[in-house]
Amino acid sequence: MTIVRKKITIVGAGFTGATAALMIAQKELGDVVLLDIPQLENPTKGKALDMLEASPVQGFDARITGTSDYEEARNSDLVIITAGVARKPGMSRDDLVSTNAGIVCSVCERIKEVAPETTVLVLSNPVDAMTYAAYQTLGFPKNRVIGQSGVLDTARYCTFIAEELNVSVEDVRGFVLGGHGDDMVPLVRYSSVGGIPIETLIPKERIAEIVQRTRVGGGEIVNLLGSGSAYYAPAASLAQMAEAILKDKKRVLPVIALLEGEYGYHDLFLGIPAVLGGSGIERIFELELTDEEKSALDKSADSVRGVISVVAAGMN
Ligand SMILES: NC(=O)C1=CN([C@@H]2O[C@H](COP(=O)(O)OP(=O)(O)OC[C@H]3O[C@@H](n4cnc5c(N)ncnc54)[C@H](O)[C@@H]3O)[C@@H](O)[C@H]2O)C=CC1
Ligand SMILES: O=C([O-])CC(=O)C(=O)O
Repeated sequence: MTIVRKKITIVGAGFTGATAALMIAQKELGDVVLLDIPQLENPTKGKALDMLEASPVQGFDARITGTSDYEEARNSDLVIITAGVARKPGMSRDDLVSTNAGIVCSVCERIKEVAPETTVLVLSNPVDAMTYAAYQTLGFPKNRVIGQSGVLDTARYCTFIAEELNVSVEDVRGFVLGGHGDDMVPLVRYSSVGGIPIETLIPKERIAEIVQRTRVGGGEIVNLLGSGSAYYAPAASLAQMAEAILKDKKRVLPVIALLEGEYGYHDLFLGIPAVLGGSGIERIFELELTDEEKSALDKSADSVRGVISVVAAGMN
C-alpha cells in the first residue's frame, strides 16, 4: 500500500493565506500549495520557499510550494480560499462584497475543474456571503462548502473571558453564533470556565462589555493595524478547521453552513455549531434558544440575508 500525503491548496497568498500555510505545515497536515495571481507568482514562490526553509529548524515534514498555476491544485483534499481584498479602517466587511464576490467566483470556477471532489473552506469577507458565492459556483454538496467565522469569533470571546478571570484559555468554553458581523451572537448562557457558568463568575455589565468587544473584535485589530486586518488568529482558526477535516476528528466547532430549515432559516449561510470531520460538515446542532437569543440571531441572519441578496443579484 502506498501512503500519499494530503494536499492542501490555499488560494490567496497574502497575510492570512501565508500564515495559514505555515501553521498547516507545522501541524504536518499534508503538503501545501500556495496559489496567488500570476503577477505575484515570484513573491508567492518566495514565501513558500522561505517557509520550507524553516522546516529543518522547526522539524516539520511538509512540502510547501508557491504557484499561480491551478494544475498544482489538482486533486487537493482541501482548498482554502483567502483570495480577495481586506478592509481598511472605517470600512465594514460588507463594503468588500462586490470586489470579493468576483474574485471568489472566479477562483471557484477553476477549483471545480481541478479538484471536483475537494472540500472548500472560505475565509474571504464578507464571509457568510462569500461562502454562498462559493457554493453557488462550485455546485458541490453543502457539507463540502464551509465558511470560517465562528472559530475566530469564539477564540476572541474566550481570550477576553480568560483575561477577565485570569485563568487558562484552555479552560474556557463558549461559542458564537450567527453572521460574521457586528451583530454576531456570543452565547453567554453556554459559556463556562472549567465547567462553571461564566454568569456566576463575571458581573453582568462586564459580560456585556466582553460580548460587545467580541462583536467588534475584527474592527479593533483593523484600527490598530492601520492597514489590512487580522491574520494570526484567523490563520490559526483555519488550521484548526483543516485539522478537523483532514484527520476526520469530528470536532464540534462553530462553522458557516447552509441552513435548510435549521433554526427556522432556509437557504441561508450562517454560523452554527456543527461536527466537522472527513466529510466536512457532518451534523448541525440545533440549540434551544431563549426569545432574546433567537431575536439577536434573527437580526444577524437578516444582515447576512441582505448581503447574500447583493451577491445573488450580481450572479444572475
Ligand atoms: N472570515 C474571517 O474570519 C476573516 C476573513 N478575512 C478576509 O480574508 C481575506 C484575505 O485577507 P488577507 O489575507 O489579510 O488579505 P491580503 O490582501 O493580505 O491577501 C489577499 C491575497 O489574495 C490575492 N488575490 C486576489 N485576487 C486573487 C485571485 N483572483 N486569485 C488568487 N489570489 C488572489 C491577493 O493577490 C493577495 O495576495 C480578506 O477578504 C479578509 O477580509 C480576514 C481575516 C478573518
Ligand atoms: O475584520 C476583518 O475585516 C477581518 C475579519 O473578518 C476579522 O478579523 O474578524
